[in-house]
Amino acid sequence: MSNNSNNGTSPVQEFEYKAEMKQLLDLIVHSLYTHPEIYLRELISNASDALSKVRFNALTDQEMLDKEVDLAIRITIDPKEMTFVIEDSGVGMTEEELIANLGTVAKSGTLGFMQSLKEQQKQLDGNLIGQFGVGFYSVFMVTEEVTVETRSSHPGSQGFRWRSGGQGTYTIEKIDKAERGTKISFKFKEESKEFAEEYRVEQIVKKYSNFVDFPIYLGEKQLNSITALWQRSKNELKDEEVNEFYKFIANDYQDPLDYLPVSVEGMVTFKALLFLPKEAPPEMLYRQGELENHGPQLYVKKVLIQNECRDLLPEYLRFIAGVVDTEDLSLNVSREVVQSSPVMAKIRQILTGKILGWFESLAKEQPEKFKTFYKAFGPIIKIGLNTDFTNREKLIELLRFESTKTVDGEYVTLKEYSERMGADQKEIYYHSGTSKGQLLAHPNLEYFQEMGIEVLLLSDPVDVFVIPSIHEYDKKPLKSIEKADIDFSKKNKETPEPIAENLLSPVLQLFRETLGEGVEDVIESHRLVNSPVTLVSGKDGLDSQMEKMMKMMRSDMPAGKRILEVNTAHPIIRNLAGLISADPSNPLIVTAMKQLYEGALFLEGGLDSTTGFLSRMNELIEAATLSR
Ligand SMILES: Nc1ncnc2c1ncn2[C@@H]1O[C@H](COP(=O)(O)OP(=O)(O)OP(=O)(O)O)[C@@H](O)[C@H]1O
Repeated sequence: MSNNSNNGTSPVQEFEYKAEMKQLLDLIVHSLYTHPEIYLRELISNASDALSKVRFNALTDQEMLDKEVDLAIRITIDPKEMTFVIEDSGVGMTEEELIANLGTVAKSGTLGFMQSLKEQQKQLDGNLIGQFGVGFYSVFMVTEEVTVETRSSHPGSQGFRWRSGGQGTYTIEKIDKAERGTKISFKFKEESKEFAEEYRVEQIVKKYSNFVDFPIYLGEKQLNSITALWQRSKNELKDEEVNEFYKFIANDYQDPLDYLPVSVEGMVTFKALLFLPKEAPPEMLYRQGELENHGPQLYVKKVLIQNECRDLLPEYLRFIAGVVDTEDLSLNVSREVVQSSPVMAKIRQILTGKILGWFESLAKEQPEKFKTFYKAFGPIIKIGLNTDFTNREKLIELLRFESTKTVDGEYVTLKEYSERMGADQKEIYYHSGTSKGQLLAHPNLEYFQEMGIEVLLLSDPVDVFVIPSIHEYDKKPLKSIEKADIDFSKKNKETPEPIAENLLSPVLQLFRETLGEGVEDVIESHRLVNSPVTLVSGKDGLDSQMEKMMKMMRSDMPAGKRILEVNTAHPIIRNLAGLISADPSNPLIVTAMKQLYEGALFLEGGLDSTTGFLSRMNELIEAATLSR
């Protein structure tokens, strides 16, 4: 930091950007952006945020500077001089705020993320930029030096001028500024001079900022149309306009999948316009707690009170974007009051009902849309089954499953399953694993396939936590086909003659001795058709997929013991019985038994090391290829 003199009146202080900031600026200016025009969107968005804050603070702050000043954004351009000025009457910044906001990167991890984008040679287009909290710096795409003059709305505040060429340093000096707010000015680079043309500014504002809540003037002309779309009735809404509005508020580049206007009068009065995005942002699915920070915007009598209001929707619905505007809260509510207000609780309850009804009617009337929605957000709404007990029944009806009877891309509901299952089937069966393909190959399915009994195939990782908790549907218990206590007594066709008891029991006994503590028991199977052995869980044991998921969360969790079931009609088992009666000490027997067990483990992804498995396999191949 060094001090220069400024005509002898007030010192100009020079500051260095933090190292991280320098790299970031370099990335922004030199490689990442494809649409320099978005600098204008970012500046307008900052001005609009600053105005929203002022409007909000004005509700309680009697001392605020320039209370009567119009809330507006004013742009001035000079095409000949290639200059640009944008001015707002927002909250402005104190000196500390200037340093904190325009000298550092707000969000941690931003730089790393941007660098990785660069390494992947991805371009940071306008759709991504808003998410990084670096919007202001996009201005360095179109200019070489920026001047920010600002004065905070706090009473007794002082004006400051911030200036930077985006090259590692910036300066700050005190100035006289008559009114609160911020004025940003610069001269365009030669290659960006188009942005000093009136038609271009107008075009960009219409494209990105049409729904900004404050008037945007270019000279005398207002460029945007401020309309509270959510105040209109359904038949006054045009899809095109609504879609544009969605993109604006949700920062999405795609149209929404669907939207729902809501108007409620009675115990509480509110209007809402809600949107289903087409896709779930990946972080929403995989980062725990991400949903917590989302929510629609809360307005009170058309004044924005909170941007991502968490209290309007239960967590499992917070992927829904939109606006809720009520008259039943006072304008000067604090965040704490919003949170605990009975009005909010009522709004949340009504909205949740409306939204679930919306999903239900999508499912009935627009099944393709519903499918897209379910694919994107199914894993999220399932969380509701364990958290929203009031709406559990409705959520259960929304569930969709792949099954042994659905073709790829089609799904079955519990209702359909229950209606089409045979009269003598008493239980609803499911099988959980990592993919439909892997599930279909599992020996535990053999009996069900042979008997034509439908089995739900659960491959969404969330399923093991929520589906078993349903317990029953339409009085029919839901049951994992891995359980040992399933009735397999019905058979379709003549089963091969089982091996005699005196031959079978030594086989089972030797299996038990060989596998020892590794299994809970070894028993004769009634479910297998083509495979020699399979693993199942005891009556009270965990489903294997469930166990795997729990282990991922708690590595010290002891592995539950499984039961090995043996298909006594299978040639391998018969051969083993023969070998045992000829010579029980033949080493091939133990090798084969271990191999069968580990093969079954392998199939369900439970084999931790393949070393023994492979060396045994070679041993067996060697024995099989021995010339006789
Ligand atoms: N016109 C303005 N009036 C008051 N404060 C401003 C103004 N412009 C920027 N700021 C302050 O500077 C900060 C940094 O702005 P920047 O655009 O870089 O990021 P952001 O607005 O926080 O995030 P994003 O770009 O994602 O909206 C803002 O958060 C705000 O506090």
